[in-house]
Amino acid sequence: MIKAGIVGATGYTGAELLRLLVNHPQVEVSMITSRAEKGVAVSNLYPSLRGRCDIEFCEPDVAQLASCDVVFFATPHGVAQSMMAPLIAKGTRVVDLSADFRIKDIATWELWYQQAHACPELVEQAVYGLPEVNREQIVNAQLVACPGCYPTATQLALIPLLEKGLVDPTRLIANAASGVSGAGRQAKVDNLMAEVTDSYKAYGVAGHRHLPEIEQGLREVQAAGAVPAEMTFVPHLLPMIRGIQVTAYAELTSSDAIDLQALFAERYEQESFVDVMPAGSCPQTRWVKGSNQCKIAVHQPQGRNTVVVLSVIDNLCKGASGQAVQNMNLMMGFEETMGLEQVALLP
Ligand SMILES: NC(=O)C1=CN([C@@H]2O[C@H](COP(=O)(O)OP(=O)(O)OC[C@H]3O[C@@H](n4cnc5c(N)ncnc54)[C@H](OP(=O)(O)O)[C@@H]3O)[C@@H](O)[C@H]2O)C=CC1
Ligand SMILES: CC(=O)N[C@@H](CCC(=O)OP(=O)(O)O)C(=O)O
Repeated sequence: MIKAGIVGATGYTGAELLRLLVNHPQVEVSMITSRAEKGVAVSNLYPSLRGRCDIEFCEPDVAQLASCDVVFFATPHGVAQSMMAPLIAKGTRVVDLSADFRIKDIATWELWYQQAHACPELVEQAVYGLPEVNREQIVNAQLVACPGCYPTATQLALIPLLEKGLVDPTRLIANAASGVSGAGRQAKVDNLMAEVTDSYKAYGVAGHRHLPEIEQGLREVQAAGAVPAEMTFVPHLLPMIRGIQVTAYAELTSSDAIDLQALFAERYEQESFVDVMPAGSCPQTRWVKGSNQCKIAVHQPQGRNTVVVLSVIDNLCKGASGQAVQNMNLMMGFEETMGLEQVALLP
């Protein structure tokens, strides 16, 4: 058994980590932090965990966290980078769910996150935690930067096309929609039931901080010398709690017939958490709710040049905490699927 610590365990992704880790046969959650709920038992805040995790929230203390085998940061941007150096120096494995170590170019990170990076020296060694692309590096990593929720669903939708150079990399579009848990547990007027229910809106059209992350990830799978991927990314807010649906559009560069279904099926054949659906499918967020699955369907409407890829995930699971556990499994030498075999809720 390994000992795990969670910094920010009262938030939505922290609580989802607890839900997953109490069922993990090789992990004991030994430390969970919350400044606001210090001294409160987990079961008082989350009664569903009563009898499964009976520890109390404590203050985040780096020296104590360093005694864990693995530490998860489920905290807002800027927190992990302020605590990272001593943990890495002690040899602790870290899985960061925030964006602190995702973007390799420090100036780009500072531009989109509007703050100075507190730990630029560790950005290079952080491995971007998308196992479907970086599995081998994750196995040997001490610090893994988990992808954002939108970037996970969007990259998985487009990677097979960009790896093979089949589409115009400058004409990529992703329409993405998320449930409100994507915005975290902190109270905000925009996320009130009366503001969100029975309505649908775009936001961040002029620029969302996931754009540079998606473009960085797509560029990394392109062949050397390819024109760098550029995307128009428009997120939307859906009146539901969990789930992300991405509809991605790309223009084929050749009019030669390509078996896109076979391309996607082969690319993800060995992947436990990416399910390429039968031709003609329109995957729904409820098909993945509570599971670590990404379900993908590829379409070529009217046989024309525009490819439409549909991709759904649970933002809190494959989009955050499930993917974090998947990364931890790889880092610790466990089966990649351990503790992550839940099927989605029905209905
Ligand atoms: N929600 C989602 O779908 C996804 C979220 N993410 C990322 O995961 C991270 C966590 O998100 P989410 O769970 O939604 O966030 P929440 O706002 O729901 O929770 C944040 C947690 O961090 C703690 N925290 C806040 N500030 C600090 C601080 N300065 N020092 C230590 N702890 C702090 C809070 O507890 P307290 O204040 O009591 O200490 C709380 O437990 C974010 O970076 C987010 O961008 C990534 C993918 C998807
Ligand atoms: C619905 C909603 O508000 N979603 C969040 C993104 C989710 C997230 O937390 O991603 P990061 O870890 O990259 O910040 C947003 O658009 O800001």
